[in-house]
Amino acid sequence: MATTLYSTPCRSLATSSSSSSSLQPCPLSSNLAYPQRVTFSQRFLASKVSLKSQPQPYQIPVHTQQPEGTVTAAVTPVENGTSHKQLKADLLSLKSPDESEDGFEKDENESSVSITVVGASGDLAKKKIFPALFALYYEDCLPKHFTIYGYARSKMTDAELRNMVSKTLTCRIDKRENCNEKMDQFLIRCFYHSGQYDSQENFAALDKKLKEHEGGRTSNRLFYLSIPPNIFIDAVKCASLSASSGNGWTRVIVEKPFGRDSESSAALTKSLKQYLTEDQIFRIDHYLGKELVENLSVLRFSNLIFEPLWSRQYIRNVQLIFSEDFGTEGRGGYFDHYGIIRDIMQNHLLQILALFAMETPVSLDAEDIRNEKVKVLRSMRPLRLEDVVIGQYKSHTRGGVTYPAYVDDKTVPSGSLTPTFAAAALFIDNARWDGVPFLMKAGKALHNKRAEIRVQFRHVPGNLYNRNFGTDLDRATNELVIRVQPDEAIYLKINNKVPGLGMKLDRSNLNLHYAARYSKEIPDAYERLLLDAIEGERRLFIRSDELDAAWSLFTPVLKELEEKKIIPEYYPYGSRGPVGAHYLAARHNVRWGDLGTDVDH
Ligand SMILES: NC(=O)C1=CN([C@@H]2O[C@H](COP(=O)(O)OP(=O)(O)OC[C@H]3O[C@@H](n4cnc5c(N)ncnc54)[C@H](OP(=O)(O)O)[C@@H]3O)[C@@H](O)[C@H]2O)C=CC1
Ligand SMILES: O=C1O[C@H](COP(=O)(O)O)[C@@H](O)[C@H](O)[C@H]1O
Repeated sequence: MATTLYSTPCRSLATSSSSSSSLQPCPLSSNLAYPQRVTFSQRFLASKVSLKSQPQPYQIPVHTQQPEGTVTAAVTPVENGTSHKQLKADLLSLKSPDESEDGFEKDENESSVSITVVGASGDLAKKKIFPALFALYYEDCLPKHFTIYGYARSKMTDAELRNMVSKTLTCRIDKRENCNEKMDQFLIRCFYHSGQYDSQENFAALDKKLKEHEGGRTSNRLFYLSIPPNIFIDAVKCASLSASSGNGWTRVIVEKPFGRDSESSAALTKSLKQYLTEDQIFRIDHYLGKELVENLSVLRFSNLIFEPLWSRQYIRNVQLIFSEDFGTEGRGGYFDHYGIIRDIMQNHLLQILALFAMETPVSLDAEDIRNEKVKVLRSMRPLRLEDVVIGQYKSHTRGGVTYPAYVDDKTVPSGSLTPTFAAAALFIDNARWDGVPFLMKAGKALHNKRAEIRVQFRHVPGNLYNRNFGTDLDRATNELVIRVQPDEAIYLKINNKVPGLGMKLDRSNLNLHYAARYSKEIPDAYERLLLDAIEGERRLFIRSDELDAAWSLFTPVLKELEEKKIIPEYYPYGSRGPVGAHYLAARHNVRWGDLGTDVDH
């Protein structure tokens, strides 16, 4: 049968154009019409052919691995009695002469990349990692020879993993043309291997499977540790000793939390370095992959109008605000061990601060940027207890609905004092930022979901129009808002004359609203970061000295909060958070910018 399959008229088919008009049926004893080269993808799809349903026409997408891309061929079981079982068996047995065992064409000169999601059965893998990988595939950003492996203890077959991935996959691509077809093509590159995280033997079995897919090509391997932190080291040890690449690169993406204070973070780094070099470790902070965070440097360093203003001379304060309109919801077990300061401030908000405040790097090279970030972090004063306010959400009934308290979460120990809200004032003791408060505010179960950077500028000295603003001169200062999410935007609040004969001023926005300006969707942060890790770009990943500096700022206050058992200020679920945050800001002569003075937002 195989010789009939690869008959000449059909061979030209798969390697030529992807237009359906060029598809020609190739006669086969079982009356199938199919393309010349039946690849692995078809064999996987053939496994779907055994659908319990009645015979019907199938569209089988064929990833030819040719530069021309993808062709689609109709495979139609017809009335001649071919059973589904036979059809499946026929398709599964097909193999092109120049295919390797996994069905991909052999090309010894090219390298392959495998991405192993360790903890593939978990929440993050389903919510973020697989969707991001699919989006990258859809956008043709993944290398030609790639394989994705899910690894976890749960028992699953490849088909079950694929099913899980396709069911949970919701991402920006969903509404795009050909999404389903691309999804099918993507899924056939996804496999599953069940194993323990501390078993070298299980990782060695994975290694064997990876080698089969690599088909003799140079193998590059990326492991994404999407597992709880207490098993990071076991998994790194086993992956590096039993499944790292022999002839290409091996990289490991490590998810936060990177420890819970300076000591545990240093211990984690030390253990990781027993098995990996710093260059192999990609510590992910997904906020660095967000579009507007990446744009911060562009805004600052490529617009003459901003950089000269970027200092204590013109900037009165900077605010970094994160809020979520939902509670810990199921992640209370993890959260209670960390709290909002470790979950959001010490990493996401501090990383943004470092990018915002760093000096101009020598170049856009990862090391140059990270050098500047470390300098800023090391110029900062460790956070003092008096400059922190903590809160915890309590139950609240609104519109007949009762929203739970943090401690109502079954995974949270009763009487927990873990903060779900915090506000803090931080200072950078260097020439550029001396005396400028950097205020952070982060909370769960608040009134909205938002992440933004607010830059409040100083008053105009001797402002000719002061009297037009009445007594509230604060309202007259300029404010630059970088809204990271949702509904990405950058807007500058300016004072403007209201058109008309009188002299009335108002506050208006010069507004760059992304949805209005750009038709392209914004990629998810995980897409950018995964692609960077595959490409070896480290700019958006955290270096170990950055991490040390970050922990040095927060460790003393975290210890004090815990040792002194400071009671958080309770705020109702869905509110704007504890009033203490306003007093803290007022002590530093700051008014939070997110309190409703924005126009059109
Ligand atoms: N979920 C999220 O939104 C975010 C998560 N993170 C981080 O990403 C990582 C993964 O998060 P998430 O997916 O939520 O984690 P999960 O709790 O869902 O764990 C992932 C997988 O790890 C295995 N696992 C869980 N607990 C244990 C255990 N005690 N011992 C051994 N294996 C275990 C399970 O797989 P199996 O039983 O099949 O082996 C599970 O499916 C964590 O480090 C987390 O802090 C970071 C940011 C956001
Ligand atoms: O790292 C984390 O981030 C999420 C918020 O991420 P976002 O991209 O949805 O803004 C947060 O919910 C979670 O607690 C934290 O661990």
